Amino acid sequence: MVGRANRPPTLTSTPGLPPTASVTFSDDHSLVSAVLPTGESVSVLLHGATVLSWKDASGTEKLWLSTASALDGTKPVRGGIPLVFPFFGPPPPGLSLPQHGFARSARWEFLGKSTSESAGGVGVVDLSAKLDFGLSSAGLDAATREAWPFAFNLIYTVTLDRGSLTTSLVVSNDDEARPFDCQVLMHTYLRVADIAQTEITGLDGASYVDKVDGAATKTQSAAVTIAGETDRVYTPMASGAQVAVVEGGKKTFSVARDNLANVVVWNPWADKAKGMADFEPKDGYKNMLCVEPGAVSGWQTLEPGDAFEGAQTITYYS
Ligand SMILES: O=P(O)(O)OC[C@H]1O[C@@H](O)[C@H](O)[C@@H](O)[C@@H]1O
Repeated sequence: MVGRANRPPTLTSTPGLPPTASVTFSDDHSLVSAVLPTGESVSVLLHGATVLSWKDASGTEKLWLSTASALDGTKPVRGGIPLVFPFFGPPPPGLSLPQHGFARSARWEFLGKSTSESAGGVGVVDLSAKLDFGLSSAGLDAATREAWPFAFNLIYTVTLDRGSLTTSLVVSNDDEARPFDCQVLMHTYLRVADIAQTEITGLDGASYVDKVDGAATKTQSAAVTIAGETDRVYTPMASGAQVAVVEGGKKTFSVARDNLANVVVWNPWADKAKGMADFEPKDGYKNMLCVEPGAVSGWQTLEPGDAFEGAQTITYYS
């Protein structure tokens, strides 16, 4: 069973905002959404606990989502923020499970919502919305449980603040006797205006594995630009600058990581996009950039009773 996280009581009015200002939540048993009084919104599909949409106060979408993506759980979502667990990439030898594991296609449970307030500036109080989702071994289908027979519990929290989105995953080993190894990753598809004018800063000096060059290990110098199929697993230096997306010379996103040592940078480019049935429009690769915080270059070994927590906060600048 998944547990309910402790959370502050839901507030319906906040000093600094009109007495009627409150977060609007909706849940149709497939999609859970929250809208802040200031207009920012987030929507999460229970299939995969996939964040499908994140909009700013003016209604501008911050995430890329394929128009051909399956949203009924038959395939992982192509866009938004799919969650990768318990492994990244193809399954380890002997494991009969799909690429990137089962978390992004399993149906999660919506555990609850809450509202909290934070100081937004002198005399201003902002509201933020928190959505909690859970998935445990008991929630998997029989074939998946057989393929990965560990008692685990995942709690995924999506927090919408004015100007930022935080996604946080806690993995616990609820098995009484056996440890398990796992990897986690948040496969964020950021929406960009023009990939040719986009670069990623904050990775200068970081080593990376270049998956489109025979998994060669390289060192990044200067900003990352994308001019063809790109698939890299970066290990940013602990002392490095924060990872940011810069479009036309202007910072549009920053991506802060908590306890996630890697950043995968992926863009399929034209040919690979053509080969993916669920990737539409075919030239959509020009408007997306995956910047994926994760813990994937090694394995997290969780002993019975142990937990691992990792999070990302994406901030946008307009
Ligand atoms: O097609 P999928 O399974 O969603 O994966 C998309 C991409 O996800 C990235 O994270 C991987 O590094 C790529 O190798 C992979 O192609």
